[in-house]
Amino acid sequence: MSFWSSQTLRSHLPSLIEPFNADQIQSASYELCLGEEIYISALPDTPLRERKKIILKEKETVAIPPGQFAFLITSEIIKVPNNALAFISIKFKFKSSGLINVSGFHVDPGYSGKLIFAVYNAGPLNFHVGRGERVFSIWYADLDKADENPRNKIGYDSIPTDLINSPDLVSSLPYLVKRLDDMEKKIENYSVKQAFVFAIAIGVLLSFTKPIVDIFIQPLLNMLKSSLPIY
Ligand SMILES: O=c1ccn([C@H]2C[C@H](O)[C@@H](COP(=O)(O)OP(=O)(O)OP(=O)(O)O)O2)c(=O)[nH]1
Repeated sequence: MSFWSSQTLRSHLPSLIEPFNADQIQSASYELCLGEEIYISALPDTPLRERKKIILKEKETVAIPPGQFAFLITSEIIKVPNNALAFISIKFKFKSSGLINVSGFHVDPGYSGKLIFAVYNAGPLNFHVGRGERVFSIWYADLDKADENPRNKIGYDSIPTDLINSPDLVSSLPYLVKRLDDMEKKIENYSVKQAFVFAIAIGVLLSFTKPIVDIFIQPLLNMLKSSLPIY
C-alpha cells in the first residue's frame, strides 16, 4: 500500500472530490471544509423544538460548548476508487484546542458522498467553527488490487436523523452538572426542613419535660429523700 503524493492527488482528485480546489492539497493530504450543516447535542434545558440541525450560511460560525458532542459534515463530496482506501482526521490546530474526533478514521473503497465527523469538545471553552473552514484532512492510499467487495451503499449527503437522536440520550457534561446542581438544591432544602422539624421537636419535648418532672419525678425524689436514714 502506498500513500498518494501531492502530485498524485493533483492528478486524481479533480475527478474524485467535488468541488476540487488545488490549493487544498497540503503535504500529501487534501484539506476538507466544513459544510452547511452541523448538529450540536442539546443542552439539558433546550426545548425539544430547538433540538435540530443548524444550517449555516456562507462563512457563518457556530460554537460547540465545552463538554458537548457535535456532528459536522464536509462541504465536499468525496469518492474513493475501488483500488484505494482513504484516511480521515481533524486537523491538529483544532485538536490542540480540545476538539476530539470520536468517529471513524477510514473511507471505504467505492465510497461516494460527504463525510460526517462526530466530535467532542473536551476543551474548557466554547469551540467556534465556521462554514467553509478547512477543518479536516483526507489521505488516499493504493490497495494492492481493486477491492472485490467495494462499498455500494449510497454515501451521506446530509446528517441523518438517526445519528441526531443518539447524542441527546448521552449524559453530556453540562447535563451531569445540571443534575448535580439540582441534587445539591434538593439536599439543601431537605437540610433546612430537617433543622426546622428538629427545633420544633426539641421545643415540644422541653415544654413537656417540666410538668412531667414536677408531677412524677419530684414527688418520687422527695419520697426517697424522706425515707433515707439521717446519720
Ligand atoms: O468518521 C467517519 C467514518 C466513516 N465515514 C463514512 C466513510 C465510510 O466509508 C462510511 C462507512 O464507515 P464504516 O464502515 O466505518 O461505518 P459503519 O458504521 O460500519 O457504517 P455502515 O453500516 O453504513 O457500513 O462512512 C464518515 O463519514 N465518517
